[in-house]
Amino acid sequence: MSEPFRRLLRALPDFPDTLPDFDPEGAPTDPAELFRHWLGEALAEGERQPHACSLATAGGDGKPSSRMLILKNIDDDGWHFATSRTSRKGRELGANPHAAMTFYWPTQGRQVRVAGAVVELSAEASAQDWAERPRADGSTNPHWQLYALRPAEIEFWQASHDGNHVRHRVGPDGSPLG
Ligand SMILES: Cc1cc2nc3c(=O)[nH]c(=O)nc-3n(C[C@H](O)[C@H](O)[C@H](O)COP(=O)(O)O)c2cc1C
Repeated sequence: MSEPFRRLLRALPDFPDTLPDFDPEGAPTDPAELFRHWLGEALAEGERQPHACSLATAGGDGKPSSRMLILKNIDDDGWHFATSRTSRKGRELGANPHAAMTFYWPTQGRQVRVAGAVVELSAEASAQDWAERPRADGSTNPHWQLYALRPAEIEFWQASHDGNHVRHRVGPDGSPLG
């Protein structure tokens, strides 16, 4: 039963025939600026939700969990996302305020990973996020929380057909982490 499925998976297409070049030497030093540039290029290529990412958390027991989320902003506070404090991720962040985000843009063979500590933003900012969500109905939600992930590391990854995939891993100020 599993063999046809295994074959199906192995036969699925790889990256698209044409991939962009990425030279970290010529890239903006500020990782937020480089991210905005890549997101703009993903949008231009027709990527439907380039602001969607996987968010991984782990509670006090160290067991990881992940799910998709929407990136809401990037500013001096960090990389914003919002959810209910009563959700599994909300409870895990309460116990262990660290998280990792992964973005993947298949049309360009690009991945961005961001990891660091997470802080809660203000009640006002959280209420505004709730009010501005799609299909907002005028309700309020006292559990809704806007968070900011403050990156300790950001990795930009560009697939290449010659197998020499480019990894550009930097700290929040853009300094290379090797
Ligand atoms: C593309 C996409 C975007 C999503 N964006 C959010 C979001 O911004 N906030 C949120 O709480 N859940 C969002 N969800 C739902 C979460 O993936 C998840 O199912 C939910 O938040 C419960 O997760 P938890 O039980 O691990 O806390 C999104 C799901 C998808 C597929």
